[in-house]
Amino acid sequence: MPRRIVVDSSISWTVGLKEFAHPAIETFSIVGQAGPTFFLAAAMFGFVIQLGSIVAEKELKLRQAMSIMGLYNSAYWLTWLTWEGILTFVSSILLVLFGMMFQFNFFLKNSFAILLLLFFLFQFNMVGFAFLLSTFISKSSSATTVGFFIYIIGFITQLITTFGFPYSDAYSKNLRAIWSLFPPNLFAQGLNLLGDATGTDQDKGISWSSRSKCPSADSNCVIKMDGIFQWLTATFFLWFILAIYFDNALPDVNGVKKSWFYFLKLSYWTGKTSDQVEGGGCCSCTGSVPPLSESSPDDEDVATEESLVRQQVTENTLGSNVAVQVRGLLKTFPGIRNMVGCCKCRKTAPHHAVKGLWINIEKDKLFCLLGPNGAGKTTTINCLTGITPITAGDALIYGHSIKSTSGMSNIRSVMGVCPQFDILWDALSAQEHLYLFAGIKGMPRPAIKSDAENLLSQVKLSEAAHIRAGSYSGGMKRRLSVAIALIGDPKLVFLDEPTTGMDPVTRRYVWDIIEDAKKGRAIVLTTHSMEEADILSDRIAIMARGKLRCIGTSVRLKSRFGTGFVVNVSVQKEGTRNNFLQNESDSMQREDSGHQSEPIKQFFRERLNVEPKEENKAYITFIIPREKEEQLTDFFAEMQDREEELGISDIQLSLATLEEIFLKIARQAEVETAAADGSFTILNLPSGTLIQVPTGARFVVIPGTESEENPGGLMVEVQWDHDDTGALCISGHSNEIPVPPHLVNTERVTPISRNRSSRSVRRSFSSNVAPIGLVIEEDKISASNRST
Ligand SMILES: Nc1ncnc2c1ncn2[C@@H]1O[C@H](COP(=O)(O)OP(=O)(O)OP(=O)(O)O)[C@@H](O)[C@H]1O
Repeated sequence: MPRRIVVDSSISWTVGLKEFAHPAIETFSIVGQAGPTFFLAAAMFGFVIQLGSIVAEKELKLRQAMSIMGLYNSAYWLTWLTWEGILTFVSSILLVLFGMMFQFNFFLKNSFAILLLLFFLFQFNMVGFAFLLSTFISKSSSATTVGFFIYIIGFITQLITTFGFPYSDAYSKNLRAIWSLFPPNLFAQGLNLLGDATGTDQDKGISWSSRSKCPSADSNCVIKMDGIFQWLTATFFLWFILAIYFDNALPDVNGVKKSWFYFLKLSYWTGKTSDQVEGGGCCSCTGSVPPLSESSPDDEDVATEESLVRQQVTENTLGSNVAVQVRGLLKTFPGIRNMVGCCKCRKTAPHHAVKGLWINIEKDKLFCLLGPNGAGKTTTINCLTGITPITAGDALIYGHSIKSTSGMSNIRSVMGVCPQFDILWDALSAQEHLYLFAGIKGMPRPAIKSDAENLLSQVKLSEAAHIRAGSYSGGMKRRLSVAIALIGDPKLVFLDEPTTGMDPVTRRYVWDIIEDAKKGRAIVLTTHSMEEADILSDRIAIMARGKLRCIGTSVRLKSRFGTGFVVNVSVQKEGTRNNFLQNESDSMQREDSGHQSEPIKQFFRERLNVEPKEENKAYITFIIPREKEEQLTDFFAEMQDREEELGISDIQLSLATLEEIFLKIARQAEVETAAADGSFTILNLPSGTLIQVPTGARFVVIPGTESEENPGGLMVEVQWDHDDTGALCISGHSNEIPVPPHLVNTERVTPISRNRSSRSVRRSFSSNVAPIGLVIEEDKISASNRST
């Protein structure tokens, strides 16, 4: 029997023209017959959009943000399914009603239930297919390309299907089974059967009871309508189960995945331990991780903290005021074998990002984690928030272990996170974001509105509450992220560089919010602003190269690690001092300024042996070393008594800045690492001389500059800074100055490291580049020898 083609629009249009002579009816016919084709196009288009949306949610880490705030994976997939199910159902009903409204045989003669079920199951099958594909794609741009490719393939294969391939006895069962795995093919075959059943005036269409029969007595169909329904249902479940499996087994946006057989492990079902591991690159294998040897901390406060936590672990006790107990947290990113070219794998070295942290973080306090780029702060936060699996150790958050899946879900219900980069939906307003996350946290409806309004006014977003977040400035987005972290009254809040990109005024607003937020909760803050850390923190820990370098209050760190006390002395104006020369010109004062401050400098020199660090006509700054602390009481008493005589109008005493301490500790860590690695940096002197400086070394002797006049040769003080990757780089250097006479015969450090043999140093010396500068240890150089 000749097959009536209802799927391909161009052919069905021709058929329609033959059947209906009246022009108006012709138009209806065209629309009616082509309806299923348009439906297929619309369904495929919906598939492309849906695939793009799921992948975009993954790519932009929106899904991760929701799961950190407590969204279960099952709830995530079920939400998508419910939403897509409703859309699919409504569009299927509308299409069938539309066809019936225009009185087309295809829609009138075939059963309403059969038509609805076919359209619905096909679309729903495509939803499952999109879920499955989304697990393999990580970029939304790739998702769109893949989606359109499948769209085109779908059109071609459904066209082939309308010509009878492979649903006839001429083809094997296996071929039919494979062909039926692609949803548009089954849909096209369903349309064929329905079209066949309404081809002539005598045909009665397919009723619900005749769904398991061939459309007409003479047709020899190998698949019937109920077979198509069964296939579409079964393959939907297949796609959906595979989607959930690959969603767990393939690396997520952070490279984290479960093992391939995770579902066979009891722990997966009981939630006792988390089965997450770091995923591989494009080659399936990851490199092995060399064990990290335990080393005791160099700093006494870090050692005390560590032994306190260890003791609590041994005694299995947790202080009542402890919100987070980090127990030897270790994170190593394994080396990854990446594909080079078409078929070669190259392995990157494993990286120990966090090397055993032992810390207690207290309730009602703000704990600040500082460190240069790459120190391991974000990795620590990612481990504590469950984004990244830990390599060893553990952490208890309000008594729940981060290692267990069930523990993590308890933790998520009491945790708020402001990630380093804003994770927001461009299309949602600030209010909608807060409503969404409050809903995920399970807040009762009446409380959501008032809590959201309150937070929006605190972060000064009330006026922009209904504007789409996509049009916000960077600072507004950051404030919204802070508000999201605080919604639902979490007992633990992680703020990863929350004020980045904010202007000074807004930053102060946010500081006030953070300060108020301390009550009743623990806050963990990371920041690059030392001012922020100083103002907000109750306790500060500085990390570098994955290790804790110091811990304590701001004052404790300043007094332990600061170079000393900073004294700012304001110099009296000449006129004020002598009660005359009121109208003396500024220029005369300027000429005289050196003379005016001389008695003050003399006083500091005689009593404490310190020289000014900075000086101008209004004030002089001195740094008094910590070892002179005992003399300070008498010194300041005498200075106050002699204020008038010395010409002092004001004295300000402060400890060293946190920034100074931060730089010192970060530099020490870099120097340690550089010494261990034996790394050198080239210093280009103004004379054109190049020397190799051991990375991080401060005082370096220039080789070959010894002379009769300067028997010790010349030296430079090198200034170091951190580049964008956190590595040390030379930011400047002093003039070349003679090596102080008392150091001429002292020992200088030869920069040969554990990892670098003297032979290799000699080779680098002799072969091409510059000679290596010997290092003079810092404590051998007095303040007067320093250039800064
Ligand atoms: N997924 C990863 N794979 C391999 N190495 C990683 C990965 N994530 C981070 N690292 C490395 O771990 C180290 C610590 O990174 P982390 O992001 O924790 O530093 P940070 O202190 O937060 O720095 P920043 O201030 O720049 O945010 C870095 O050397 C980084 O390159």
